[in-house]
Amino acid sequence: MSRVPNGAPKSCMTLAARDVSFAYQRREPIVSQWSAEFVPGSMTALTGPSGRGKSTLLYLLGLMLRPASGDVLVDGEPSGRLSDARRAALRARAFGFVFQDAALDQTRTLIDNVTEPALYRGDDRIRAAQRGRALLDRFGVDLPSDRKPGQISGGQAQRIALSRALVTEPPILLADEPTGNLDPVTTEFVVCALRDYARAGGVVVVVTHSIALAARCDRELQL
Ligand SMILES: Nc1ncnc2c1ncn2[C@@H]1O[C@H](COP(=O)(O)OP(=O)(O)OP(=O)(O)O)[C@@H](O)[C@H]1O
Repeated sequence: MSRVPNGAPKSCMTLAARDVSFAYQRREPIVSQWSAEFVPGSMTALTGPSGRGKSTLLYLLGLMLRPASGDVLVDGEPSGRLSDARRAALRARAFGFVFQDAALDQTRTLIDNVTEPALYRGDDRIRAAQRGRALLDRFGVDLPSDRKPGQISGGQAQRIALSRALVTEPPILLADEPTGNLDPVTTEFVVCALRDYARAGGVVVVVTHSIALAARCDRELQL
């Protein structure tokens, strides 16, 4: 597995949280009046003890949850008043996600997992597959693309998850524990890929318990 460049965002966007608060159902607030700005070309680590709300915050930043108060601004535009459909469209256009433990769809082939965000966005199927294959190739995933996620290693799954997150060349890349449970070689590979993406103009936000990964980021925000 060699260190290789991994593309660049199609465009640059800023991301900001303004006084964001959130609670699940009627429980205690998990996030209270939290604000931060994320600029293109930067890689930020969100750190803190287990259960503090790091993943929740990532879902709020990625428009998968709606704040109870406050707002998330994507490229300066408040997202709070957008309809669900427009939020979904903005999410598909602006964000790539690497979920905790890769979270691949076990029922679909590897290439279908990778191309899914591009197809959801309405991209041409053949072009999406070409981009997906190029990413898998760049990330050294040398597997039959019709294989299913149940038949691969954790390190391969994480590189496939990264390919899926990058297939739309998103301006903003959000990653939840992208190096959890990986061997040192794959960890280094993933960290370099994330850093390269930030250097190429992406906003990269990473939730992590890894002190080593946080140290490789441009800044660390502790929750
Ligand atoms: N869907 C949910 N419904 C209700 N409570 C939830 C839900 N998801 C998470 N929580 C609770 O919200 C709190 C914050 O969870 P979250 O996963 O955001 O924390 P975290 O800092 O990412 O934790 P970890 O480092 O262990 O992954 C926890 O107490 C968790 O139990």
